[in-house]
Amino acid sequence: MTITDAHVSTVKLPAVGAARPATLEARDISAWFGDHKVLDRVSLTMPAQKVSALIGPSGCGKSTFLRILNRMHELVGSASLAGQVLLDGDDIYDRGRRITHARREIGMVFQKPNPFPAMSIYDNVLAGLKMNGIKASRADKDDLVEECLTKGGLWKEVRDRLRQPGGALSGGQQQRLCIARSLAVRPRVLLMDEPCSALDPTSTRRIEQTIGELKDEVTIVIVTHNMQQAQRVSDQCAFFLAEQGTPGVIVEHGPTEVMFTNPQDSRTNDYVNGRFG
Ligand SMILES: Nc1ncnc2c1ncn2[C@@H]1O[C@H](COP(=O)(O)OP(=O)(O)OP(=O)(O)O)[C@@H](O)[C@H]1O
Repeated sequence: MTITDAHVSTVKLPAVGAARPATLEARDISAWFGDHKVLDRVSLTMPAQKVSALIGPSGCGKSTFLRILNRMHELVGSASLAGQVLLDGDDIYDRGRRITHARREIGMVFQKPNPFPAMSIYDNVLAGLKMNGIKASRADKDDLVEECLTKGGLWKEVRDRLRQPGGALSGGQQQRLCIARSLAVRPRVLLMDEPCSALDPTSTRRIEQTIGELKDEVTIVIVTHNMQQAQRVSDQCAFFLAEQGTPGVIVEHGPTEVMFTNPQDSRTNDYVNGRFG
């Protein structure tokens, strides 16, 4: 985001319950870094109020696909793409649409927790408001901080130390703080790129519980290498594969239970049963 983008508009904070989870639909997405094609005509519908897991071996394009879903791919100088990403039917890449709008409606949580370490827990939660030019009263901010930390599963642990720095929290708590921060702008979709890979098993289960609690209000798309996690948290799975230097494609997608118990493609079967990747 540029300074100009951040200050062109002043937006009011949407009321509690105002954000509706949206269906995200990727149509024929291809992606390149320079002349290296890494995705080839990938299409996937990620329904509202569901958790969609993107699985597949390293390097098959899952993170690239995820970053295309909220226009982060274009931050890389050599990156290009083709295709459409529809948020409840509206293409986020339409010329008239601002990049900041897409990123506000479609939030992202990264592999490594990235709170602002010196900023207080309270201000960390509200950081996205300032960046998006969203105005709120002090009372609304207090309510929002409590609401988002509660949804992130962190409120009870930090309610008495909201002025302490975000960097003083444990890794798992920092990741839940990042989830709370992304929720504060009331996104309609939340993208999560291996959100538990840097966390211990207890913190991982806590985040998984949070994902389950959130899905009624925000559509979730998660990249994970952990097959048990995909089974525990997702409603549908998409299996990505890039064979022998070819660009990544979706081999198969469907309800998680079917993908793990009765996949149609033998490569899916091999992957979910740990035979490669
Ligand atoms: N910034 C970049 N510049 C150039 N090539 C990139 C860049 N990011 C990713 N790639 C390439 O794009 C391809 C897909 O990478 P991507 O990270 O999307 O795969 P992935 O399935 O998410 O992998 P992993 O599971 O290891 O995170 C790889 O060949 C990778 O080397």
